[in-house]
Amino acid sequence: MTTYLPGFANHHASEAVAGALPIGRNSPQRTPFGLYAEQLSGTAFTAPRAENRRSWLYRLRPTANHPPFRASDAAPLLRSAPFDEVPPSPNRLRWDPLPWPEAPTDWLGGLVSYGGTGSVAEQTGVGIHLYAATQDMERVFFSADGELLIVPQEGALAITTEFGRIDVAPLQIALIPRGVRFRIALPDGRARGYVCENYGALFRLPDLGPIGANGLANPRDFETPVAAYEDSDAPCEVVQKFQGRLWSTTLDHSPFDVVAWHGNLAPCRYDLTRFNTINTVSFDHPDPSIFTVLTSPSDTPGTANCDFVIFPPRWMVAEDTFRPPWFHRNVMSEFMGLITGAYDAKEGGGFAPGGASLHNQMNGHGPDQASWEKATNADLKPVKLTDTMAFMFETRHVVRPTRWAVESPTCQLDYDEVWSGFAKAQVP
Ligand SMILES: O=C(O)Cc1cc(O)ccc1O
Ligand SMILES: [Fe+2]
Repeated sequence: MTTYLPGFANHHASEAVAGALPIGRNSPQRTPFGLYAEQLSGTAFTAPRAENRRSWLYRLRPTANHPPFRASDAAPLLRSAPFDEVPPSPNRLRWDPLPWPEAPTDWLGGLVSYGGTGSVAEQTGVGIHLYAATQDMERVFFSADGELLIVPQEGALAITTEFGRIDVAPLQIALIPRGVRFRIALPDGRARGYVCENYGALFRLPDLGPIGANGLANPRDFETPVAAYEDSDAPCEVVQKFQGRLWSTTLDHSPFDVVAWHGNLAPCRYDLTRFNTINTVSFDHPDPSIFTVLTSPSDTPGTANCDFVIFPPRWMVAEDTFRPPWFHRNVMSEFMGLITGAYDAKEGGGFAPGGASLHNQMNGHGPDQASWEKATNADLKPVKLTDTMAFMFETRHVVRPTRWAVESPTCQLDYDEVWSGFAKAQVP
């Protein structure tokens, strides 16, 4: 069982062997046990202190000790920005759950890109991927292009990282910084979920404004693993994603050889059921930004490169209010997934756990007909919305789908129909 250190982006210090961490300096002339000191930077050296993220790792061998990387096809359906395989579509898109692969497939090989935004070269935007995996990873992976927000939908993930071991299951998330190497095993034999590969500014907790000092995702509920290492001289394949392409090399040792580390850049996990959900106690359905777990800002204040937003179980008490999401057209673009249960804007079905939808910039969407009928006629007593967890990656940039996403048989060609049958309003 792993021990975790509490807090979001805290300055932690952890050693798997007593005395492995240098005291009072980062890079002494001789480190304890002859470990190799290495700085891992997640922000520029000169980023303002409040933004600055880096850690110091003390390892059995320097990371630099590796043969050349060669082009790899480790994940045939993984794509990267710029997403220009097909024209970006104004159409509302929705997908059935990602099918399980027929051949044994590990987490990396099971990644399927649905779309994304921005440019890895410019360090803006996101890649949006789903995974369906049936086999433990033997190889090790890292993305040099962005941090990875992993949202399990079915099946637990046991994630070995350079910083220690993270266990997550559906209703939890994992956040793995850019460049951090990891390997995923599947304790349940198979696993499916969603990934936001964030090329932009690191995810952080949103400001709370008038909400005050507490609420939404509370910092202490983010958990970072303590140092743990493998002392293995067996060959180990490492695959990296670099400027959109995969590259592979084989080390003569395990890359999980970090005996101690300290700093504020490290992988972490978060339990979505700990989200302190805040909502109206009077009237009207608030904007979904009230449900933001993490935000990656862009250069324009309040206009995110990507917000990670959840729709958790909650009491619905609003008076004289259409309670589900309203009809809307948004300057931001919305990619949604469903972890469990049903979503209150899609009573008519079709948005299943493991499925996804995309509502791009300025294109109308909202409750389907069944949700609209139900909510318009509901007796507005307090109702607890239970057994549900949807989420959204909301971004200032239009999400450009991949060819796979628009050509896959999972893409629902009749999605528009969910909004086609509304009776015309009668003005006297
Ligand atoms: O489109 C959606 O279902 C996501 C969404 C939810 C909500 O409560 C308000 C706006 C919004 O875009
Ligand atoms: Fe929306």
